[in-house]
Amino acid sequence: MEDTTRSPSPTKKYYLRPPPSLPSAGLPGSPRPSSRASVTPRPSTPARSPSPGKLKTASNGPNRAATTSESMGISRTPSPLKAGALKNQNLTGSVPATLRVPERFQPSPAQVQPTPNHLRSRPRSQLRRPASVAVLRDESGLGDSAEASPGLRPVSSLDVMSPSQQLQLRQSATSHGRTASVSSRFSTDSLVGQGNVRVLVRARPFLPREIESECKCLLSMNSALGTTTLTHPDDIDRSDDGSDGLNGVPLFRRIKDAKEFVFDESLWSVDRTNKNARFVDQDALYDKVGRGSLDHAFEGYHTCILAYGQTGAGKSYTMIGTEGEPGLIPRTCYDLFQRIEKLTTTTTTFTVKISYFEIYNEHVYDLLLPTVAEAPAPLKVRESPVDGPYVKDLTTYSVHSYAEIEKYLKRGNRQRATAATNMNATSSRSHAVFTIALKRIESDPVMDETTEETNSRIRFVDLAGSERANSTGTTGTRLREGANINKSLTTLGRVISILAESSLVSKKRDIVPYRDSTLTWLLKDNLGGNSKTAMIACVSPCDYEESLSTLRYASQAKHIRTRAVVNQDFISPTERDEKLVEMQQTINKLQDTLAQNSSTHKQQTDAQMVELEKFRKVIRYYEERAEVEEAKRRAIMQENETIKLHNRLITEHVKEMRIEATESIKIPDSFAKEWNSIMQETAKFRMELSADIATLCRNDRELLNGRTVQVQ
Ligand SMILES: Nc1ncnc2c1ncn2[C@@H]1O[C@H](COP(=O)(O)OP(=O)(O)OP(=O)(O)O)[C@@H](O)[C@H]1O
Repeated sequence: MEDTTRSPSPTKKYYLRPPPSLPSAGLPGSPRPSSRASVTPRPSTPARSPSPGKLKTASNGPNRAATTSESMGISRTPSPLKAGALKNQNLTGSVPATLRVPERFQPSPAQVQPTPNHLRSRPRSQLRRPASVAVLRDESGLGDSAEASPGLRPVSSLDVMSPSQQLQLRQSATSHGRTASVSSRFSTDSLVGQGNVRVLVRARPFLPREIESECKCLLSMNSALGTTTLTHPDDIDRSDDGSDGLNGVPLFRRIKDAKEFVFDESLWSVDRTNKNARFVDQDALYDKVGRGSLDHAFEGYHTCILAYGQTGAGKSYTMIGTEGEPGLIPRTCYDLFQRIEKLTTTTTTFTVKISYFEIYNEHVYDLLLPTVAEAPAPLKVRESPVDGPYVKDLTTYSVHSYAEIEKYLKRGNRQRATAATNMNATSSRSHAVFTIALKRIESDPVMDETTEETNSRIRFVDLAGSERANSTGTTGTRLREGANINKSLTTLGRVISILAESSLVSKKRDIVPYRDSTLTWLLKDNLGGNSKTAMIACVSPCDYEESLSTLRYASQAKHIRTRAVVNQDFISPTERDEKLVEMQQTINKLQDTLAQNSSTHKQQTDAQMVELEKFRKVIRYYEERAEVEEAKRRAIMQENETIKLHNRLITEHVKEMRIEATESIKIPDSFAKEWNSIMQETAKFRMELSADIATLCRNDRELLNGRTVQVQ
């Protein structure tokens, strides 16, 4: 069944025992428990519970506590922060018993390599690659990435290149200060200054489930040539007829679908029976990539090691490792403090700071917080003009011993988001970035002052696995995680492709879409800037499609050129004094400018004050006017009220007088009767008078009419 939320706590399969010289009672030395329940899934809003998940066997329980420096009784390495603190100590070459190299960090006799000088790249004489191969590759330029039929010839890139491409590549090589026939970029010390991203491919052993289902090995490698050949499963089946062959691939038979790639290193970790490829265990891997990276960090370069590959291909095993087989990160940290022990003197001291974060669903989360919140807030990514993109408010710890780093690594790995998929029961669902900031301080014991500082950054990136939804059996939250993982890896692929193209062909570089994903934005410097970068492409020995895609991806990355510089500030006493004078002058200038500005500012302010006063006066005038008007209005209103009252009183008085007058006049009845009869008589008289008048008028008219007839 699918897990739907994310467990914050399952420990990625990373364990470290203290060195044998330390008390190890109760430490996790036993093999990882085989039973593993499914992980508590992560909710869609990134919420993490501090409870440990069950995916990766964690170093929980009593054993875990015993691994801290305190419980192990490790006496801490004297702090290298202050030169003065070390003045009276004899540190030259003596390694405390507690820091002696434990067995698991020591190379097996078969893999013993010449001890490298910690501050120098390895001499060319130690390189195992035949010169003829290097010449052949370098002439082609694309030879490393070209896929060819192994039956024809190992490196066939010349066949696939047009003459113009070859010319362009030669020009490109010459413009970078190299001859076309001698390659420096394939050497282990090719990471000096400008150089290509080193690409190593590592094939992991068969997993129990693959052995059970009788999967065939599709890979073969040749360590000396650096070639990796991938054979199509159909061809393996055809050749599986009992004939002699190399890892199932017949030696004298041309196989149509086989793909061959050439890398800086092809690392065979499948089994120990391969005649052409030496078995590369964790220790040999550290020799091939980790040690050199640390050398460069001590020289002052930023370095980066990325692990890429399909889910379950061995990225976390390579970077973090297991209890008994620590990976690159713990080995580098251990070696780091070993070297610091040796190199610390009265004039040279070192400081180490670490940080650890993950990118989950395009959000950045701090992996080193002392306590994990239920729903931790994602951190913001910012870009500084000097340091490039960085994670704001990321927790950084100063560490003084391997034991301290180990403690923080365990904390971070516990908090990293993992969840089960069909392909890998302990699948990482996030990209994890572990950073070590190393500062070397050279000081002048006489003056007791710092004269030189070198700042370098070692970055380890354990990318989440690329995957196909159907093969990993993902739905819901897992599918969304997968989509985000694939999105960021696709953006990484586009960035690699553009950078590789512009490194190969001298044309104007397209805009590199660093900002299209949080991963590429944060890795901007490591991919195309100030960093010596190595990519370890991890492949499964029996998954044709995924391995082919990983190998193609890795092939492109080989062509990226970075421009690493030593991050050093050297200051001699004379230079320092000059700088101080210069800075004092600058301060004086700035103070003058400030004073000038303040006088100009004062003048401007005075003029503004006058204006302001004018406005205030106007406002005051209008305010006074308003007050007078208001007083007038109030007086009129009052007068009006008085008049109204007066009118009311008069009206009432008149009414009273009228009533009084009516009441005082009393008419006697006889007078009334007489009055009525007079009125009746008057009316009668009026009627009679009207009738007489009417008669008279009629007579007059008749008279007038008669006269008129006579005249006629
Ligand atoms: N070189 C190796 N030697 C022995 N075992 C290995 C090797 N590489 C990988 N494995 C084993 O293969 C399994 C898957 O490896 P791992 O978890 O490292 O894969 P991954 O690439 O990190 O996967 P994901 O991206 O899903 O986290 C683990 O059990 C691991 O121990």
